[in-house]
Amino acid sequence: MPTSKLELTDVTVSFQDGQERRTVLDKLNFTAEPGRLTFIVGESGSGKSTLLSVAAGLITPDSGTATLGGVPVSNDLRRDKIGMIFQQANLISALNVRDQLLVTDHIRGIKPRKQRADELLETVGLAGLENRDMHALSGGQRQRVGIARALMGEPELVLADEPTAALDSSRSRDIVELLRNLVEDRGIACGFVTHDQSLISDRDDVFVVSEHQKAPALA
Ligand SMILES: Nc1ncnc2c1ncn2[C@@H]1O[C@H](COP(=O)(O)OP(=O)(O)OP(=O)(O)O)[C@@H](O)[C@H]1O
Repeated sequence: MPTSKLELTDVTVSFQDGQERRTVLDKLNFTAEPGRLTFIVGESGSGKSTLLSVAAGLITPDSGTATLGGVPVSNDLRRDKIGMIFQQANLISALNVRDQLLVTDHIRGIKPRKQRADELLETVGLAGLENRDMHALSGGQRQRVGIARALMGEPELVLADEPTAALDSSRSRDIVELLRNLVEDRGIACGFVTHDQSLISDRDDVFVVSEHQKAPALA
């Protein structure tokens, strides 16, 4: 079972804003422990999605480091060890439910693992819907496909960017509980951006991104 911790250390990210450079993350320190949901909250524009992008290796910070189990995040690490879940499940409309999962095996250059795909679909409550077209699924069912797809590569880290934003509150809670149980059972670290603090339980960790965060020593 994986037990890798995600650690962002002294991460600074700035973007060009007209003539100026604007600092979005300022010496940010962040940890997501294996086997727990770590909710990332904060005002709109505070840098939550930027934090996730650094954790995924999609943005290289101006300074500071992002590591998973002590290994710097990179494109290879993302492909092999990180699963991503998005607000709109980012599924391919031409593919049926099972093929949404198998396409990730193609991307990894390995033989499609139909049995693993079907087991994961059963785990997320979609047994019997393997051959269904995407347009015939509800929003909650699509997010379950997104979760199953994120688990295809046996990730050590799952990064979720507001995956329940388009769902009603009861479906949102169901999806979060599903993900919580999966990360606990499998020892996966999980960073989960949300605006909805009612999703957070006492089994979870919470990290607040504020506009002026600093390294603890400087705070
Ligand atoms: N590629 C980019 N180029 C320039 N500015 C950017 C870029 N990405 C993000 N920003 C700016 O960085 C700030 C933080 O954006 P980010 O999307 O991380 O915030 P957020 O907390 O996720 O916001 P929201 O809750 O509204 O989704 C915003 O002011 C945004 O405009």
